[in-house]
Amino acid sequence: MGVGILVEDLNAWYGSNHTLQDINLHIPANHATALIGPSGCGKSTFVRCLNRMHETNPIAHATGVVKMGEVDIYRDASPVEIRRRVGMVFQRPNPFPTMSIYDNVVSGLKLNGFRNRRILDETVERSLKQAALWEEVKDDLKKKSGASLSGGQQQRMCIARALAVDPEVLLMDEPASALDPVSTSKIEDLIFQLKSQYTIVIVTHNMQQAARVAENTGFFLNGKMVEFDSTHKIFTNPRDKRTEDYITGRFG
Ligand SMILES: Nc1ncnc2c1ncn2[C@@H]1O[C@H](COP(=O)(O)OP(=O)(O)OP(=O)(O)O)[C@@H](O)[C@H]1O
Repeated sequence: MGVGILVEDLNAWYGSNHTLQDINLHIPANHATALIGPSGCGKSTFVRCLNRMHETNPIAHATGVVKMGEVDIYRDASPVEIRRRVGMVFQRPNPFPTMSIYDNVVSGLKLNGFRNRRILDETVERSLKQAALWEEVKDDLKKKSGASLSGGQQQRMCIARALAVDPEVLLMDEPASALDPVSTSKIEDLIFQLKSQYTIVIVTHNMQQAARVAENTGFFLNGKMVEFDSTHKIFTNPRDKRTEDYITGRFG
């Protein structure tokens, strides 16, 4: 099941560039939350702070509190533990090119030392079914490389790979922006189904997409979170003039 995420006074830097400033929000469990805002406003940096990827950049650091359920991810857990609990899907599908579809999906499990063939087989089937890819690839699992799939299939395989380690949170950074409309709609259907089991945070430039998949939406601007509310409220009656200007296309 998903867990709620509580963010308190989160600040992040790249060198002296103060990229995120005093972010506070509560992301509810088992919902999809969309993050919108103009390019460079800090959306990706924010999600990278939620799985401690931000700190892998030597010039980057962050301060503040991020709690996943009861766990303070910067104080109570190692980055490796956190990345097992928090799956991430990126803008461009990033399969391991030399691995089969099967090995791509279980790569995280194998890295964690799982070798039991029956469990690996079951995980591959479960994850690919969750990612709505099973029917398309079930006869080629070990024959085809992950990289030989279409872009949309690769992205669903990467979602299966993220789900295979049984995370509680799924971070998606513009997961459909490199895909055609049919693949995009498959990913949106998936988000809709997966949110009953996982807490989903999705960065998107596509406001219709945010409106379709997410119950709540946060609007970022210049490293600050200007407004966070139900998606309906953000898109129909935002409190802040800057949110209104953005969603009506007056800037960004
Ligand atoms: N690896 C990095 N090194 C230095 N600065 C970075 C790095 N990544 C991002 N930044 C800076 O941090 C700020 C926020 O970038 P970020 O990628 O988080 O924004 P974004 O809202 O996700 O943008 P986009 O919608 O274009 O993906 C920008 O000023 C960017 O130049």
